[in-house]
Amino acid sequence: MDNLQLWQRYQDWLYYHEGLGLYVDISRMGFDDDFYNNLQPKFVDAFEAVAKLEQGAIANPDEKRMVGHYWLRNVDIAPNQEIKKEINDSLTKIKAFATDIHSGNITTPDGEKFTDLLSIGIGGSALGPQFVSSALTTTHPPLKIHFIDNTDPAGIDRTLAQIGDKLKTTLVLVISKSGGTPETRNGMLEAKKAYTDKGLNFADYAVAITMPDDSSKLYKIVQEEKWLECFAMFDWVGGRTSELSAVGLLPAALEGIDIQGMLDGAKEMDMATRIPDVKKNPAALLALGWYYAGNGKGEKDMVILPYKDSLLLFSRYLQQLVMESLGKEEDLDGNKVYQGIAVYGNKGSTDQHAYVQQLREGVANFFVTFIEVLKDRAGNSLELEPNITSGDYLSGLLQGTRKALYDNGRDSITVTINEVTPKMIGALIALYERAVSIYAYLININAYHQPGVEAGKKAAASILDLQKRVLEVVKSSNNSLTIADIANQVDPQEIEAIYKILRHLEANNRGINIKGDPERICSAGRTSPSQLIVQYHS
Ligand SMILES: O=P(O)(O)OC[C@H]1O[C@H](O)[C@H](O)[C@@H](O)[C@@H]1O
Repeated sequence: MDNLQLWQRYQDWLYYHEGLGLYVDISRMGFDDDFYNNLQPKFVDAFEAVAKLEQGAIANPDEKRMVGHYWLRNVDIAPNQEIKKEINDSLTKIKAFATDIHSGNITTPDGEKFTDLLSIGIGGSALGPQFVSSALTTTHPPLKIHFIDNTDPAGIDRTLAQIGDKLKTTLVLVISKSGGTPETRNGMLEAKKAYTDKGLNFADYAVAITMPDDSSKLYKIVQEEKWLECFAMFDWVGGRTSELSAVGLLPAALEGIDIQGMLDGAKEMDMATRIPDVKKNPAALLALGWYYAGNGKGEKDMVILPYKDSLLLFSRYLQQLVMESLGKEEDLDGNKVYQGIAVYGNKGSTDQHAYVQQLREGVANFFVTFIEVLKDRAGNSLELEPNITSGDYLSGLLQGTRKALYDNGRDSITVTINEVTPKMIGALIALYERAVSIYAYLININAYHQPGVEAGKKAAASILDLQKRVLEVVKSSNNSLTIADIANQVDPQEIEAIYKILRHLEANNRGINIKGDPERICSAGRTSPSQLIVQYHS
């Protein structure tokens, strides 16, 4: 197509939402009218399924759960009075708590105002708060947020070191829907020790967000230790769609972010993405583009390129939302389908100086989504050369990359917003939540469970169990043992895992010494690694 034909295609397919000032352009995805028409029946079914989901159908059949994140921003569509009340009460409580913390109505036991916030959580209990914080926090927020989102001891130390002397004025949020995620528990216990070491009573600083029932171990701890406060997470909100529940709203409110703005933006987007007409529905347009790009089988990766530093974490946030929702072995009828769409990305134009070379010329296994922000900055910009500012460069680089990719047969979508505001962040989150929902129905999979995640968790738990047994054997033996001896006593089939456990313990002063030449383990023909000698010292 020449430039004028492309301009026509652009106009034919451009979606614009007036209230939000948001554009979705799928004109640079190479589908034709036949493709679009052939997909219509699938869209009709998908719109119907999405409508039922919103009305409270069991949209997650495996876990027999309703899927209600849309109700969070429009309580009027919640399926019953009890849920409506839960949502309203939660929002009122969040706003009041944030106001009390900011005003000093709630203080540390010493009467000081809280200055910092330590958020402990992982997956859906971290990615949304991290994305929103990096997108919207001002330079001087009322509380400065820090994150522990892993069980990496060095990472925990680094976060606690950054907080330093301010620990005594740091509020802690422990976020876990299930209340049983080991990484989050570990972060909590490490943080608790840091408080205790400074003579501070952790419970006076600790706030939880979890399901308020017996299924949550965290909830039990909160009650036993009498934590400062506990906010409810609902059974019908999944982790990766929880940003607009207490999980995302509480940290954002504490950081001084306009959470009502986020909710309003999401509500407005939900209205737009409820329209059962692909061309009038921005989420359906995204789903159409994804389906075309990957043949409905995820054959192409989604590269998310926001041309705005504050949106850097959007791709990481979408990675969980898209991949945990769509990456499924079976479809809803039990057929093996191995679905998914891989998501990665960072930001433009930075990535142009890294991997865009491959996008332009290398393996064509992706499509790009450009996120464009029209407004460059709050004030006016310096002209770096006649009539040209830094923002003009950024904008020109986006257009240039879009064109260079198109010229070489690489497809792209462009989502354009006017400014990064709470309302637009809420709208973007809602846009992608719905696009995932619609696309999942197009390909007939359950977007709301994550059975695959369990396998790794179970395997990790059995390694920790193995470690306990290995240490029992090593500690109770008076003699040096070879790795083979230990494996024979614990589980001969697990000799490789046992070797790795011992090597890790040795590196961390845990009383283990391994004698022998570690190089031998990878050099065929030399002494077997199973003959390495293990000694224990207390
Ligand atoms: O909030 P939590 O219950 O601690 O869950 C945190 C995360 O862990 C799990 O592994 C799930 O796969 C994620 O969907 C979830 O967001």
